[in-house]
Amino acid sequence: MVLDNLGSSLRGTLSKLQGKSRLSEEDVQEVVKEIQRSLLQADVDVALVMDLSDSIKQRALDEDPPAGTSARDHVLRIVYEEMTDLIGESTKLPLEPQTILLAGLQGSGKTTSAAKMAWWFSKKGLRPAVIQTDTFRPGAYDQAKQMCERAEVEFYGDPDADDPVEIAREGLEQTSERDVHIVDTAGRHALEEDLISEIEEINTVVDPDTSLLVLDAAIGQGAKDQAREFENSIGINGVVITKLDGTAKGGGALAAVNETDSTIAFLGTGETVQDIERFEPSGFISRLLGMGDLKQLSERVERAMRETQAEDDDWEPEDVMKGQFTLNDMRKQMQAMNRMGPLDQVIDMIPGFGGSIRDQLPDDAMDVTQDRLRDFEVVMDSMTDDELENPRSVGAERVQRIARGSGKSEDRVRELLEQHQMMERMLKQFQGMGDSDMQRMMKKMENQGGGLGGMGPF
Ligand SMILES: Nc1nc2c(ncn2[C@@H]2O[C@H](COP(=O)(O)OP(=O)(O)OP(=O)(O)O)[C@@H](O)[C@H]2O)c(=O)[nH]1
Repeated sequence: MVLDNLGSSLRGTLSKLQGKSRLSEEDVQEVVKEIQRSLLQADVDVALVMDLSDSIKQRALDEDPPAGTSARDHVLRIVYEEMTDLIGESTKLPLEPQTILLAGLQGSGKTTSAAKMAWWFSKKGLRPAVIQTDTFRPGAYDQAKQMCERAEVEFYGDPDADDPVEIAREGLEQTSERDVHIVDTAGRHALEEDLISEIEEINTVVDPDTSLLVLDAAIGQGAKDQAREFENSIGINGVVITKLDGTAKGGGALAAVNETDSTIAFLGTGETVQDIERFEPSGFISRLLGMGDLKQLSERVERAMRETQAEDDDWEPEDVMKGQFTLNDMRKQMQAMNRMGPLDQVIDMIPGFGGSIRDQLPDDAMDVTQDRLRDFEVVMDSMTDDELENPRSVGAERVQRIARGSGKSEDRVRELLEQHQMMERMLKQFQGMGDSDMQRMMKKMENQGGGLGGMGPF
């Protein structure tokens, strides 16, 4: 919640600049202060934040906004440019035969990322193989094997061998007909001498085209030291940030990028093999600053809505904006959201909305987990058409009956009804905006990165 407030206070500060064509030193100071707060809260290294805010301040004061550009857009552009400069573009991994070595501390997500990346390359038409050299952690072999099976990619490992260097050598040989080789290495709880010398040996044998450092998004300030050690031993060309589906904003990883003079290659956003994204600077910066990322949002929304509509040709999401919001509508919304990802992430991606909407909701309102959604579906299957169309008519007795019929608890049934009412309230807010406000909002969203048609209350 604190982070969202930061995002919204930055948005608030920026919106105060709306309509201004020139910036005073005070304006700039205020914006820079908010940016500093956002970045520090996102775990970005203090020295980096100071460097960055100095250059933003300098440029915002020295450079005149180009004709026709508002002071607000001018500042945003400078912030964006300076941050892109720091983060860089995505690490360029060519779509061609190559060998990639993954390094990182224990539990950072190397094994998971290896399988995800292999899946990603396979979707691009390449034939990848994962080579698992982790002999340190019991279970690493099975985990990697299972994930690779799920990703439907080639896997090599040897649960009986104890020399990772030998496994790497053998693995490359056994999978030589594959074109992309991803070599996973063992992690330790901290960088120890033996880990360093082991990975150096593997590095010599594997001779990778690219070495990626895998970092947990929650790493914080420790990223810098780790990055330096790995950089000194094997040389790091890029970073993979994992677990961005959690609460961490991944700012710590920026220090690693800076320290190794590299860029970010991939982001991990979940535990399944498909939860991987090519790094895209604008979305990442938006996330660090707590600002919405429309480009990604509209792509996800459009894809999800297309899929939902393909299943049900009669359902017109636009109707939801006009009339009553029933449980049948909610079911469609939930199916669409399910495809978009966690609701809180979706809300966060809508500029200007995340903070204000969240502030009015109880803490757990966004906790629409997959399990809950599945339960809700089962509960709805046990409801009559009349109940689905008029959920407010469902009293205590009917709650009991629905719970019995669905095999779910009465609490679950009540939760569904509460969730429905919450969504209905949000919808009313949008409806209350009036057509012209709504059109303006939609237009703004479209201008910033594609349409949001059919989003319903989101
Ligand atoms: N939510 C989430 N969990 C992740 C992500 N990436 C990895 N994990 C989880 O993090 C845990 C550790 O991931 P691993 O891939 O086993 O990490 P590792 O670096 O190979 O670990 P070691 O082999 O012990 O060094 C597992 O439970 C993964 O499911 C992610 O992007 N999101």
